[in-house]
Amino acid sequence: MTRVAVNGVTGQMGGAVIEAATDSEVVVGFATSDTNAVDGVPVVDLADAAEALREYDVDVVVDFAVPEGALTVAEACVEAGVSMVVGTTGFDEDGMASLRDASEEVPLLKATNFSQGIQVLQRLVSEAVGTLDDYDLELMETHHNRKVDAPSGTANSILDVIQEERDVEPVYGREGHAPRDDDEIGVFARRAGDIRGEHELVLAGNDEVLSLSHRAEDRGVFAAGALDAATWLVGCDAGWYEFGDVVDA
Ligand SMILES: NC(=O)c1ccc[n+]([C@@H]2O[C@H](COP(=O)([O-])OP(=O)(O)OC[C@H]3O[C@@H](n4cnc5c(N)ncnc54)[C@H](O)[C@@H]3O)[C@@H](O)[C@H]2O)c1
Ligand SMILES: O=C(O)C1=N[C@H](C(=O)O)CCC1
Repeated sequence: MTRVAVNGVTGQMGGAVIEAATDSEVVVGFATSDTNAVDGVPVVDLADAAEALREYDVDVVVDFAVPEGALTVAEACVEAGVSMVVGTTGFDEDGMASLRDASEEVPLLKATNFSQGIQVLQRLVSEAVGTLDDYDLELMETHHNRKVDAPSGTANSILDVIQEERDVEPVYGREGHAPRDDDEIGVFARRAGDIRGEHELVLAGNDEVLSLSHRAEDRGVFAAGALDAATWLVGCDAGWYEFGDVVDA
C-alpha cells in the first residue's frame, strides 16, 4: 500500500485527501500550526519534513498548501529522495523554476486540477479554439470564498492551452468605456459560498455561441485524482510529470 504524506494536512484539501485515502495510507501530515494530529494522522512541523519522510517511510508527498510551503516540502523530498505530487496553485515564475529543479532529482507531478473532467475539458478547449479560430473567447471561474489566489490555477492552465492555439491578450475583469479588441480574452474570477470549482469558456461568433464548462461537486474529486497520481508516480524515474500522463495510462 502506498505510504503518503500530506502537506497542508490541516486544510480543506488535506482533510479531503485523508478521507479519500482507501487504496493508499496517509501516514503523516505536515503543517505550520501546532496541531498534533488530524483524523488520527500524526502531524509534524513543516520544518522537520525531511526527517519525518524517513521516519515514516513515506513513498510520496501529496501537497495542497501554499506555494511557500510546497517549495519547503519539495526541498525535503529532494533531501529524502521522495516523490512529490503538487496540487498547490499560485506559484510565481521563481517557484515554478524551483519545482522544475526538484524534478531533476525526484519524480514530481504537478497539476492545477486533479479532476479527470478538467483534463478532458482542456483537450476540448484546444480543439474548439483551434477550429473556431476567429470567435470571441471569454473565460469564467467560480470558487469558494476562502480561495486566496485568482484567477484559479485551472483557469491559468486553460489560458495556456488557448495560447498554444491563438495569440490572445487576457483582460482580467472589465470596467470603464472601451471597445473590445479582437485578440482579447476576458478572464473573470468569482468567489462565493463554498463553491467547489466551476470553469466555463465561451466561444462566440458567426451567429452562434459554444460554451464548454465543468463543475466540481466535491473536493473528493481532486483528492481521488491526486491519490491516483501519487500511486502512479511511485517507482517512476526522476522527472517532471503531469496529470494527463496518469489519465492516459
Ligand atoms: N490541483 C487541484 O486539483 C486542487 C484542488 C483544490 C485545491 N487546490 C489548491 O490547493 C491549495 C490548498 O487549497 P485548500 O482549499 O486546501 O486551502 P486551505 O486554506 O484550506 O489549506 C491550506 C493549507 O496550507 C497551510 N499553510 C498556510 N500557510 C502555509 C505556509 N506558509 N507553509 C505551509 N503551509 C501553510 C494551511 O495551514 C492549510 O493546512 C490551494 O493552492 C488550492 O488552489 C488544488
Ligand atoms: O478550491 C480551490 O482552491 C481549487 N483550486 C484549484 C485551482 O486553483 O484551479 C483547483 C480547483 C479548486
